[in-house]
Amino acid sequence: MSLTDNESAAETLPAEETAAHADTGRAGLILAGGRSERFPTIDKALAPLDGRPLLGHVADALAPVVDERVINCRRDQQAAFAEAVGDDPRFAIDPVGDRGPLSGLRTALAATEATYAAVVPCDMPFVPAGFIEYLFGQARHNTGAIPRVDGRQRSLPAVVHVRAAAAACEDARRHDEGLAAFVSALDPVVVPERAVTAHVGSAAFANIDTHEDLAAVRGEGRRFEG
Ligand SMILES: Nc1nc2c(ncn2[C@@H]2O[C@H](COP(=O)(O)OP(=O)(O)OP(=O)(O)O)[C@@H](O)[C@H]2O)c(=O)[nH]1
Ligand SMILES: [Mg+2]
Repeated sequence: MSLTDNESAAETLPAEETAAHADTGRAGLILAGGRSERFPTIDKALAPLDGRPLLGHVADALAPVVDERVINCRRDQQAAFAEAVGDDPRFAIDPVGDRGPLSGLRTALAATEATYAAVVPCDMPFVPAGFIEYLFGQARHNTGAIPRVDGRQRSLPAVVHVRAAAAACEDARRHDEGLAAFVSALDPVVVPERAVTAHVGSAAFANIDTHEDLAAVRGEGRRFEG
């Protein structure tokens, strides 16, 4: 078959069959639809750390390394979150709230056209932009990348291929399972601990569940730049 024949054959095939999907950029998905039950009195996403709400720290870390940021939450959280972040993120609102983090992730994934997405929970304020960038690099040509920290593989933060992750969400949900099942269905690259610690200390992965957790990290600042 001549080159010309090839070209005309390609023209008649649907785009999906002729080429890999075009890269449509990077998203940053922030999971923030939980009830913060271990953090009484306020939504932990809004809890201040060094003068900025936790959610703001996560949004700031994502800003330099993604094309768009999407916050997943319930409708009743949206106005306060928009004000807290301040620079016009998009929202992916759970159609039904309180269905767990995997359900929130599914909502967030459906809200972006990006090829790859970083997924960070609102309560992980010290993950540096440089490390998220590194995870994007590790995820390239794979279904995603997650770090091994302190001897165990973490579900989050993650960088995921959006289409592969949406399919893995469906697999995990079909079996009524959570984030760990999602990760095993996705089968991402697990970045070895030695490679992770070459970029950041394990304190970068501190997550805030209680007022005590927050008190313990107050004043740490953003000293985990990677
Ligand atoms: N959309 C959505 N996100 C959730 C839900 N539950 C937890 N998350 C998010 O998943 C991440 C990890 O969850 P947790 O650390 O347990 O947060 P949480 O559920 O708000 O806190 P607790 O009530 O103390 O368990 C956080 O970013 C939460 O906002 C939910 O039912 N829906
Ligand atoms: Mg919870």
